[in-house]
Amino acid sequence: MRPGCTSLNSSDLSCQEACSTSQSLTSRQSSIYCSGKSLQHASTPAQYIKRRHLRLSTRLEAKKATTASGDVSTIPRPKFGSSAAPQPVHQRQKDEILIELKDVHKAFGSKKILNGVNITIRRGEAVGIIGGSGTGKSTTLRLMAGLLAPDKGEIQILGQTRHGLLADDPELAAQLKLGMVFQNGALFDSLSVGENVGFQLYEHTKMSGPRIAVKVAEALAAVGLSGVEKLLPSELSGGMRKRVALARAIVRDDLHENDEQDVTYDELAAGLDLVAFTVSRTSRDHVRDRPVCALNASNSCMPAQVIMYDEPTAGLDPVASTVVEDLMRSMHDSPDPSMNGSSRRSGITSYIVVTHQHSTIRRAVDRLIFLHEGTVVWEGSVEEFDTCDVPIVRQFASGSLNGPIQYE
Ligand SMILES: Nc1ncnc2c1ncn2[C@@H]1O[C@H](COP(=O)(O)OP(=O)(O)OP(=O)(O)O)[C@@H](O)[C@H]1O
Repeated sequence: MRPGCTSLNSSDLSCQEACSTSQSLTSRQSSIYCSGKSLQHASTPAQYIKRRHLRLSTRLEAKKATTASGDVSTIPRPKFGSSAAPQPVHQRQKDEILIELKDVHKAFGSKKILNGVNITIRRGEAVGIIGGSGTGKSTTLRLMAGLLAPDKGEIQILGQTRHGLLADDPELAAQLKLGMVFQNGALFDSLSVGENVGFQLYEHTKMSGPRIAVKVAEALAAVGLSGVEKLLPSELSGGMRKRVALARAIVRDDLHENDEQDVTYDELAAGLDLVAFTVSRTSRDHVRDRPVCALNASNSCMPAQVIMYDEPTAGLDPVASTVVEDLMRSMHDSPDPSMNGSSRRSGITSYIVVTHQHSTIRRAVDRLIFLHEGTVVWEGSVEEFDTCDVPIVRQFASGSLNGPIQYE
């Protein structure tokens, strides 16, 4: 998967309209443009990102200055109303289908990549997508995320058909938050590690600068990278960049723990690897009326969230891989009986990971989907992966040169 863009969607209607006028853009470019107001003024993605970086740096400086003096009133801060009464709990079915691909086909030019893929992602699942190189795993992830549209077939989100890109369907986007961790971390090169990790807190919360610094330090410590706040991404190894990306995800999660769900993420954010959008006030109110809502511990109605990881442990040493795999697990919600059927507070209900790493398959995944030559050729649990006698699975598991997977 390509690095860079991250904004899967925006619930901002003006943004949607502007996006729909960007006909000449690729889907990836469109989604970059969808992530902020600058889209009307930038004629290329590069220009947009450059301006975005400039704007971000200015805002970060302003935030630091104002929080130092105790004045945060100048920071633009979209906010939901806080007076909404808790909504009734709708018990989610354990086997609720969050995402479904039905007979999905995708080609790039004359090159057919997917030839009728059927995949179902249910609430609570940790799903791995495996298969040979170039077989369409990242493409499948991008289709599920709504960064690509299928040529043929259907993609359903919470039982409703998504037409085109996710950015074209704000109502659906409001009901299922999707995040994506790209292969290379996609950090802002012009921002320090600390600013990258704290980006969302600087941009979307009322936290003071010193408080954010503490949160950033905690997140970096959790991924084994204490003390690197002042470094630039270019000064990090590939593995460190991945861990910084994970640290940023943890900081984001921390927003919920601090009961700051009144924050919107609609401008989140070109260049970020973990893409999360929450909903505008309107669409959030809309979501509240629907049975897809659950009650979390703070009595707020939160849509389900699915995170998609594209090879999160590629290139990492075994210990760093374990750190990342355990982080993925620990950020994943599991149903908590003491919370009336709802889940723990991170809000991440399911995740999907494209991986070649056996350690990741065993440590971070429950169910595997095997793609080969554009279709799903096998599905099963990790235990079945180890014991089944399907030739392609055995070849993949053993790394043998003999079998259905052939490289010329
Ligand atoms: N935007 C694109 N334009 C043209 N071809 C593309 C595009 N994206 C992917 N491809 C092609 O589609 C095929 C599948 O790519 P994809 O990244 O989905 O494979 P993959 O299974 O994730 O591979 P790997 O395991 O090597 O990362 C490749 O041949 C790739 O070159």
